[in-house]
Amino acid sequence: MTDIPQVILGAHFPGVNHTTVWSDPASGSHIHFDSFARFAQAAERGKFDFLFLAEGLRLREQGGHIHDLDVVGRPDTLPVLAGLAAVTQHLGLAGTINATFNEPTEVARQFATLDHLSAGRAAWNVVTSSDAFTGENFRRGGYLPRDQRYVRAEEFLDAARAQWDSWEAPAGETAGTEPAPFQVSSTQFEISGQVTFPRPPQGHPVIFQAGDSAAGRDFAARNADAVFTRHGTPEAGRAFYADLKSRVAAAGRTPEHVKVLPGATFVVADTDAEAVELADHIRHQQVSGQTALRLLEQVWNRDLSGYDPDGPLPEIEPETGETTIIQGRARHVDDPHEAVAKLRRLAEEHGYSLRETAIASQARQSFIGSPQTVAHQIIDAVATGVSDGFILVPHLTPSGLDPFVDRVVPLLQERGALRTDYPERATLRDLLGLPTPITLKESTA
Ligand SMILES: Cc1cc2nc3c(=O)[nH]c(=O)nc-3n(C[C@H](O)[C@H](O)[C@H](O)COP(=O)(O)O)c2cc1C
Repeated sequence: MTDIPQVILGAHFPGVNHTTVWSDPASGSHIHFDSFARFAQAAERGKFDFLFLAEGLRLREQGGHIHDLDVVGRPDTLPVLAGLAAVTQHLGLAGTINATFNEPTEVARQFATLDHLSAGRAAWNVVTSSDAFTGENFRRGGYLPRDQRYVRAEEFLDAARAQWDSWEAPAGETAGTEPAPFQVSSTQFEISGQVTFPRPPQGHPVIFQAGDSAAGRDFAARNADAVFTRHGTPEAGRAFYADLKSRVAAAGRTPEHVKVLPGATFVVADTDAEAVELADHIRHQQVSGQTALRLLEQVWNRDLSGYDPDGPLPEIEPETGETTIIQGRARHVDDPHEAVAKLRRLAEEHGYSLRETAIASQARQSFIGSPQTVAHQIIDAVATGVSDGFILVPHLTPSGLDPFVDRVVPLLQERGALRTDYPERATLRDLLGLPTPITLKESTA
């Protein structure tokens, strides 16, 4: 490799999930602020670009019970990020907030505030989650069919932008500092008024998108600065990367201005062999026999509790139609028959049990090895068009980033793939190499 690319690094504070190894004594709270602060400070010590919070608005239920791995819960994203703004100085602060259940005026105000509080470090991951079960927690219930979610999301974002852009700049100045009215008229929103906050330091917070459908990708191509994605192999990553960047070009934007950032796990040890062994142990901690059954129930859409996790995959066919087995955030399975056939091929090829198949099917890129191997794998992935960087998801909170920060980051820095210090007064847009939106209205007064 001759050209060493710059690697973008995000730190994903684990959400409701089966990533965290709860049984490890080092596994700490996902609620107490100390956990968030410690995690964020580790990311900043490692010169990461940003911290990332996912969002779950209702704990998943399966067979009428809350998922045993989710019971720790999830506090609200924006107050957590506001707290983190006070205990970090450079790190970007990215929060997932959905456009289906919220209202643009509130969200625009909250992100503008976060951007001001943090001197230009805010990012908003615009998601569209619309399942009716989650919606029951909200005023309007689980409204919005799948095909209308991105229509609302785009109009929502347009309404937020109209508010961020609404204050006017005095003649000759570049910052909107004079209150001025705004008006939004779209199929979902009829809003007019005047906002109480000046233009955010970044113009607009960095916009993330996460959602893999064609509609989701096109929404990202038109609107996002970065895409949070998920893939299992470098080949799948490259295919996504090429597809997304071509959609960005087709939308008339510059492909380099939309960063593709897959989630990735990592396991670092002294040698490659030790890391492989440790990774195997961690995977078995993450996916117990019970968890394996839960995961496969989501694909089969059937109660599989009578099956032996150490036995073969169920021979019955999946139940098609409405997903009834799991309620709350779940991976959408487009074609259950194809998904089951794929799992059967995987099991057959490797002689896997049900549990081992569930473990192997968890689609997420993993970097496993010595610090040298992991640093090389990451640089190689970015150099060969898998992504522009990664959002790392450790299996322990809050200490899980430490092995990466202490052992891999210095090697990335040595090879010129990662900054050794933050530039003075850099916004998150500056760190990511993104342009600041220029939509200034000049004062007519
Ligand atoms: C990598 C990734 C991360 C996501 N994170 C969240 C999240 O934290 N909260 C949420 O409500 N939805 C999340 N989503 C779900 C998306 O917002 C979206 O609702 C879902 O993927 C369906 O959209 P689609 O039809 O475009 O795939 C995530 C999706 C992906 C691919």
